[in-house]
Amino acid sequence: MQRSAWVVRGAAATSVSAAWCHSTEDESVVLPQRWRHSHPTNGERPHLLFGVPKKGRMHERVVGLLQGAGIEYRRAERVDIARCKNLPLSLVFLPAADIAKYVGEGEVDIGITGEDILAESDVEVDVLLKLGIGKCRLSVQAPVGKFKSSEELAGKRIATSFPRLAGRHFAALESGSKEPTKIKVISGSVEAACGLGLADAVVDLVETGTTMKAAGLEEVAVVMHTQTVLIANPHAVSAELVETVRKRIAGYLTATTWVMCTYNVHRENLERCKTITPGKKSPSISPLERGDWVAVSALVPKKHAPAVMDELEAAGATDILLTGLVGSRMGD
Ligand SMILES: Nc1ncnc2c1ncn2[C@@H]1O[C@H](COP(=O)(O)OP(=O)(O)OP(=O)(O)O)[C@@H](O)[C@H]1O
Ligand SMILES: O=P(O)(O)OC[C@H]1O[C@H](OP(=O)(O)OP(=O)(O)O)[C@H](O)[C@@H]1O
Repeated sequence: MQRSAWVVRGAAATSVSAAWCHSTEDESVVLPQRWRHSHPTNGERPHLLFGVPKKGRMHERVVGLLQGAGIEYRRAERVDIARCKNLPLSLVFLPAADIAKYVGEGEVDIGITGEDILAESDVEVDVLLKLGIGKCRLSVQAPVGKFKSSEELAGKRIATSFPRLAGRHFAALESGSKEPTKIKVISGSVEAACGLGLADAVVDLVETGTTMKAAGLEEVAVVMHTQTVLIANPHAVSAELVETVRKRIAGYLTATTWVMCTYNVHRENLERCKTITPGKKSPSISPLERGDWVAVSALVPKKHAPAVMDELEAAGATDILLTGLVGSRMGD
């Protein structure tokens, strides 16, 4: 795979492999160039490069996810690459906004980033898993009471960190007679642009809406909903290793978002209870040595578990138990 030199959002990102080769002698630091050019066919083991957000809101949650998935590493202070202790891979700590590009261009094999960033980067990658974190939406926001729709804003001045997505959104709304929409690229505090007179509206992320409201803005339209995803380059050095990582993370997500629910129920109430606990695929049912009674076990989403217990009880189930899952591989 050829290495390229390109500039990433203003940061000097010369050839990644070359830059890493000048990093410290610490034993936790892999020299990627050596690993990079190794390939299963030349007798060396493949070594995966895994891009993870180096700071910001994504970083902490992703570190927790990696720990839960049993991806162990030790990161030396101020070093942006750490070799995994128990898998042939190295974590590369990169700005969240650049990870899609690195994966798309094959500088790293897999990565964790937002769907918003992926869409903005316009790269070809495989989306392996939705991680259920970092959920928010990319929205058109304008000063309260000024504009009712994106159509009214087409042709006006828009500030955003997502020029490609914003440009596409408004281009689709520009009629022949209107001027093209003027997209101004801003890297942070985008919501201040209207107050400063730089823009008529902004396209920015909204989670709770607190920032938007504090800036005197309101949501005019949603460009896209987004969450954090695990992505891979279609030509990653080892499809098998990519699958190992995917399975580990999927297992951790299952273990943290689902609980096992078991209960006993008379056969006459079974159908109703099965609709309450359909499981991930289907519930397991085994006969009890007690007339027409059966024991049922099914996975239920953790956040719905208390309501499920109430409903099961009302439907005639007894001995209802919830069990947390420590680790799991459930054919996700
Ligand atoms: N409330 C939110 N605001 C912005 N991004 C969010 C929010 N919630 C989740 N995200 C996701 O996190 C991504 C940004 O990640 P993060 O904040 O870690 O990166 P960053 O912007 O480079 O960090 P920093 O906070 O240092 O600017 C977004 O692209 C989006 O996918
Ligand atoms: O709806 P909310 O919960 O208020 O979250 C949305 C805000 O969070 C992000 O900004 P961030 O904190 O990353 O700072 P930034 O403006 O420098 O990007 C985003 O750009 C919004 O401004």
